[in-house]
Amino acid sequence: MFNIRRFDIEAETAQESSATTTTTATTTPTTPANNILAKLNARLNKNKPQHTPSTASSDNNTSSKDKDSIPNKDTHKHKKDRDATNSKGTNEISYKRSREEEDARVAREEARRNKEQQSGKQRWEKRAKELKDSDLVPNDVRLALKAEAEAKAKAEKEAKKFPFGVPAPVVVAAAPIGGADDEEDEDEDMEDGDEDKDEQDLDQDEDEDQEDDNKDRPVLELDGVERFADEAAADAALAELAALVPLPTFETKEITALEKERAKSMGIPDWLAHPTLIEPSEKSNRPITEPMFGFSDRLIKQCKKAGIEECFAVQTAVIPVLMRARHLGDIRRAPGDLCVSAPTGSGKTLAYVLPIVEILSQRVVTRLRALVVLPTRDLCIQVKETFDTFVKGTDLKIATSTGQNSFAHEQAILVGESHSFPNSPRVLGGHSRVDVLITTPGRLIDHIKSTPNFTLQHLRFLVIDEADRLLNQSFQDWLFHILNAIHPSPERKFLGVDGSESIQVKRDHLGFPIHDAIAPGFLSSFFQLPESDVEDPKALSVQKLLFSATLTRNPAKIASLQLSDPQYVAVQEGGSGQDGEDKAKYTTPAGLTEHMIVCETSEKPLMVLHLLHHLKVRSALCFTKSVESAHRLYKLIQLYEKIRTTTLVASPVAAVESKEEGSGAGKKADKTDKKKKSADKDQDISGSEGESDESSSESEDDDSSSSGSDSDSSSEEEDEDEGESSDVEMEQAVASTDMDIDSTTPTAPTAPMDAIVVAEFSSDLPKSKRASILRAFNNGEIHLLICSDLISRGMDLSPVSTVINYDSPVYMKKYIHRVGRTARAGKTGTAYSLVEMQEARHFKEMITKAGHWEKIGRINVKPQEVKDLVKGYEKALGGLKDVLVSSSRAGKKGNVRRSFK
Ligand SMILES: Nc1ncnc2c1ncn2[C@@H]1O[C@H](COP(=O)(O)OP(=O)(O)OP(=O)(O)O)[C@@H](O)[C@H]1O
Repeated sequence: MFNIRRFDIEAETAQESSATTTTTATTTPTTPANNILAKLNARLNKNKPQHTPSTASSDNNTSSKDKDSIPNKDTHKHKKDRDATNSKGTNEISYKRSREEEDARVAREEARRNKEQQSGKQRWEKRAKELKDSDLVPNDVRLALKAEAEAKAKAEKEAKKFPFGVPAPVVVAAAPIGGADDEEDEDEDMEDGDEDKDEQDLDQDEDEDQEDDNKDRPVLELDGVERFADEAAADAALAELAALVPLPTFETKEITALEKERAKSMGIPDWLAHPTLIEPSEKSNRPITEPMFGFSDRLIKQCKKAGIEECFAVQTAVIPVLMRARHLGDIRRAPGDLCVSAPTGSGKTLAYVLPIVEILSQRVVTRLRALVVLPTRDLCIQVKETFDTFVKGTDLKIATSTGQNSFAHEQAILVGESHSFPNSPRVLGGHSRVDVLITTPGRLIDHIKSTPNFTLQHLRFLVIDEADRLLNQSFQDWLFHILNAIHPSPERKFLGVDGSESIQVKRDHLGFPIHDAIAPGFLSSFFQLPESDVEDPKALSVQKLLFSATLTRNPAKIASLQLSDPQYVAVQEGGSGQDGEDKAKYTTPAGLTEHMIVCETSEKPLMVLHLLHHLKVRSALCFTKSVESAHRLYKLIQLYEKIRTTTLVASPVAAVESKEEGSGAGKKADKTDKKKKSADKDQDISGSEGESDESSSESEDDDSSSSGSDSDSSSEEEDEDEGESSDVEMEQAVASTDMDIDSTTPTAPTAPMDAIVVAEFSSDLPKSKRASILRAFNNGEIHLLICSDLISRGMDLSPVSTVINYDSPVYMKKYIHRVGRTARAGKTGTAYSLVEMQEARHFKEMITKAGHWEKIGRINVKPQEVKDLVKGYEKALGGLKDVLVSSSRAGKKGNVRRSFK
């Protein structure tokens, strides 16, 4: 309706315009409609966007207004002649003139726009559009742009609705248009004409006021264009904002009503129920050189050297957020904490290592500014190696504290010898010889409690990797102690001038306490600070970063971390599982192929042999449910391989048969075994060198938790967490001694060409041995590594192509972490789960509950497929008992192998 009206109005406006713009005294029609239209026209001119980016354009506008105002004056001046000029011919002339006038106005407008194009405003708009079109707009900028676009769209809509800027077109519609000929109309016309003039005068006054104001505004010449200085400054500020490196934006998970209800009933906080989601695909990768990462040339160089060209999805999401707050401390507001859940092998370690290295590399004085807490010492060593790669070229110092070395040795590394004696006077700001400490919780607590001058007050980053794993541990109240140590003590120990402090403090020669830069947040613990209106003026600068592939959503556990302004980032495939949650929790790597083999318990070793000999599985990790189980399987496979290879016959069947025939074969095997033992012994001794300083050792075993495997399949996450609680190394003081050498050494040195090289790995191994086995596996010297769950989490063993769940895990989390040792960093890999008949139902339920069932293929191994392996296997089984007894004796002698659970 308005469109039709608009058309009429336009035509009439043209007429009126022609009537009012002509300078001849003969052509102005004076109908009531024309008067109304004249009024509208005036308003239109008033409501036209009057952007005046430069004096020049402002002049243009002014002159345009002047011109527009002349006809109106004329209209008034020649008002008496209007009746006479209401002829068709005259109207045509005035219409033509009006068009010319309009064309001139459009040309002026065009010229003004061209000038504007040169201006900073135009550049900002262009940049804003570019940003808007890219998906790299920070949320605040995006919101601003959105608001701006909405306002613009609304204005345009309004303009369409009311083309003359009149908010009530009804007035126009209601007005009689043309042909009014009675006296009353004439009077109205006269009155309208007066009103019209008044309004024109008012507009003119406003314009003049504006011009007066503008006179006082300083003008600058920028890029050859004159601009008001304040406008130029505003545009420059906008341009600066646009130049800020934008953060990537990601989808935020839309929470369904069901999920909301569920989260609420479970007490899950909003931020945890509402993660920022990132697709775990290559699309989310970004080149490391992108400005949003803010990496220095040095770091980029190190990354490239390490073969890292792009940041993976989790890194793309996390690094810019961390790099945004590049300060080292002494800030008023701590940066928000971050919880990150991303699949195994997706690159979580670099997501914190790279920004920590980059940010800390600005530091001048060495202080302990980053603490990385991990559940096992093998993981600590692995993460240290990663830090070491990227700190090259800086003087940052990285250390581990895992109990690998003596406590005194670690103290000396952390605070220096002079600060580590029990009676060393305290330096209030503490002392540190390292910038980054990577540690297990038990050992950390020991240092917090017993190392003088060890302090966490300068901490900038607290990383809790494998967070859900660690949060299951209440050992020594480790979290409580850490949180206490990063906050100023509630019992203030003010240092009075009279030295009445309760702690022994290092003092200078004048008797003043040496504080060596107490962290701002801790000052109030030691000194009576002046009263301040500002509450807590110096906030702590520590940022807590939690990482896991299966991050807990247990509200109590999350609450125990005392997170501040937290954000939850989740790398996961889109959507939720049937129950709205579990699928999101358990995303497996895209390149992972999963199978299950249902078999009898007694057939499981045979299935392993089938995978090795028929499916040619190599570079495999085989997880068992306990240290004992790992050891037994290791011995069995080793024996099988010995029987097979000592016959020097390639085929396993032929090997077994020929061994059965030849009575001397067993002796021959024994001889070979002895030779191998001697070679293994040499290897072990050399591997142990340099470790004589050990005073403590891990005591906690690696798995064993799942022994209660008949637990309820509907167990909640909490149960699941509890069920996995024992592979965190807590560094209790337990003596480490020699080992059963034979049982820990891969068969590589004496194995014939086609032998399967098998080794075992568990917490029963001495530390040096663990490292050498991992090295050998990484070098491809071990084909099958039979292990406990000690390395089921976090360990990044690059060559793992296959994971075998020899004992299928009872909990989904454990399954996810185990199978996640393969298909890492975008590679492919295969997982086989050997599921006993009686476990099949539970296994299926567990996998189905996690929305994962359709991903698992079922393999039926027929008896004839393993027929060629049976005889050798039975033979090996026959000899196993003796081997286990002798290895157990050797273990007892060495006082290391624990009694099996
Ligand atoms: N941007 C990258 N480019 C190439 N390789 C990468 C990149 N980021 C990480 N990697 C490699 O991917 C592998 C897995 O990374 P990482 O160990 O950090 O995974 P994760 O997510 O911590 O896994 P898990 O949950 O098992 O601990 C490592 O070998 C690492 O070097």
